[in-house]
Amino acid sequence: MTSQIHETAAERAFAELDAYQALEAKQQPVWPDPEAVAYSARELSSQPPLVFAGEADQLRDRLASAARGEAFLLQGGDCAETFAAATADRIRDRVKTLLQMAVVLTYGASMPVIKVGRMAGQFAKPRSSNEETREGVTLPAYRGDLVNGYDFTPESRAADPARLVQGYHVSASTLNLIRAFTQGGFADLRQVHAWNQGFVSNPANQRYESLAGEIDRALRFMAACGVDNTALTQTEFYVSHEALLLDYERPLTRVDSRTGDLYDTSGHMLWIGERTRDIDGAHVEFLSHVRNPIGVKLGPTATVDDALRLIDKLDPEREPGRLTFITRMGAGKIRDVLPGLLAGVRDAGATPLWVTDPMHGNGMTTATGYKTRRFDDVMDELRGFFEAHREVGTYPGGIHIELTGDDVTECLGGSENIDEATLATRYESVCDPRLNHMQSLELAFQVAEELKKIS
Ligand SMILES: O=C[C@H](O)[C@H](O)COP(=O)(O)O
Ligand SMILES: C=C(OP(=O)(O)O)C(=O)O
Ligand SMILES: [Mn+2]
Repeated sequence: MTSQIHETAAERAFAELDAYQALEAKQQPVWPDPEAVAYSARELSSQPPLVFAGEADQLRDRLASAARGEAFLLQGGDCAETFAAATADRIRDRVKTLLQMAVVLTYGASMPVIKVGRMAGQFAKPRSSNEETREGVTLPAYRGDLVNGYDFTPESRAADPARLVQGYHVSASTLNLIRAFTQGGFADLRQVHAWNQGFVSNPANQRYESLAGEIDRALRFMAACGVDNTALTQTEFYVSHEALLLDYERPLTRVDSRTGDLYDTSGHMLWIGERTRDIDGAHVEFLSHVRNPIGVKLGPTATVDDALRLIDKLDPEREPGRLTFITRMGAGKIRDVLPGLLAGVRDAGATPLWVTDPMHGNGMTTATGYKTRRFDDVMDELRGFFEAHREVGTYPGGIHIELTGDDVTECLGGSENIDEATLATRYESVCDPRLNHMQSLELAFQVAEELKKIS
């Protein structure tokens, strides 16, 4: 009898969720064989959740404190993860980079830093064009490893629904390693020096070393005073991705047995991209029905009205930590556009978490065809973000960055002074250019300076 009632409630919840199927879903692949998509969906539905509802709730609580100005969000990782790069070393180096950045920020701001990877599911990409042409040959654009392959051949570029299931398994093994690293002693703050090992020595590294030395001394001081440091042996680390591919997100959406609510168990936090945030579109409808913390990217054309309608749809209860706006305006526009948006939302009585993505508004393509960004533009947008919040009196609650722990040459500038000619030496991104390890640390030091001005 009880299970009968429960089943009905679950069915009702899924029926409400499935309202998205009648709406336009932008940026979806054209799958050649609908039967094969249905097969993958059944396969995904039968797999265990990747994350648990309680973890998503905990992240929502943490984000609520960031929205109140009591914590800071560090969200980062690849533009597009790939199955091939989901190796122990590459995952470890990205986690180490985020841990190092978090230490720099925590120490600078004297406040908790919430660590969220663009990891374990960041496999689907929206594209400006459905096709790519190279030397007269036109093929479908690469849409992320969850859809097709990066190699420029007809076979590789065909959308293959078996990739949905493969993506789940790669996410599971990535998340397993992240959990091992962050809970099994590797993220112990007493390892603060060890996280720097293995990276090429450079000025940002050296600056980090001296900060790590200060932290070490502080920890030894605390231990000598008899303070129990065991809380420092583990760290909370969450995973997030753009919830773009609804054929992946829907089968991983489950009923929380504690509450009967729906959670998208593919990641702790999911975000909606700039290209799919239409208020009447499928993505907004879908995510309005799951309880995870949700992000929405807002580009330079976003109006106060857009933001308020998104709040009403995605966060009608105005629950702290539920909604994060990730602004990506471009260095040249942020100072003009962001203050009005912040003020309009504040005046409507809403308090979302405001985060800056200083990457996506600053893209450019070199004459030789490399997608890149100038480190100086990224830093300029970051400063503009802090300025806008200072002007309006709202809280700049976090950063969202495309980065890698590898020593790649994808973004111009930084103190290594990567120039256009150097881009070719180690350009590995399959989508957007990422900050390398050193540029990521440099950025963290500069954000810490901005945060010091607030605290
Ligand atoms: O990551 C973001 C988008 O997928 C990317 O910026 C789109 O790039 P494109 O203009 O090369 O398609
Ligand atoms: C596609 C992305 O960003 P946006 O939606 O802001 O363009 C991204 O974060 O990789
Ligand atoms: Mn990107």
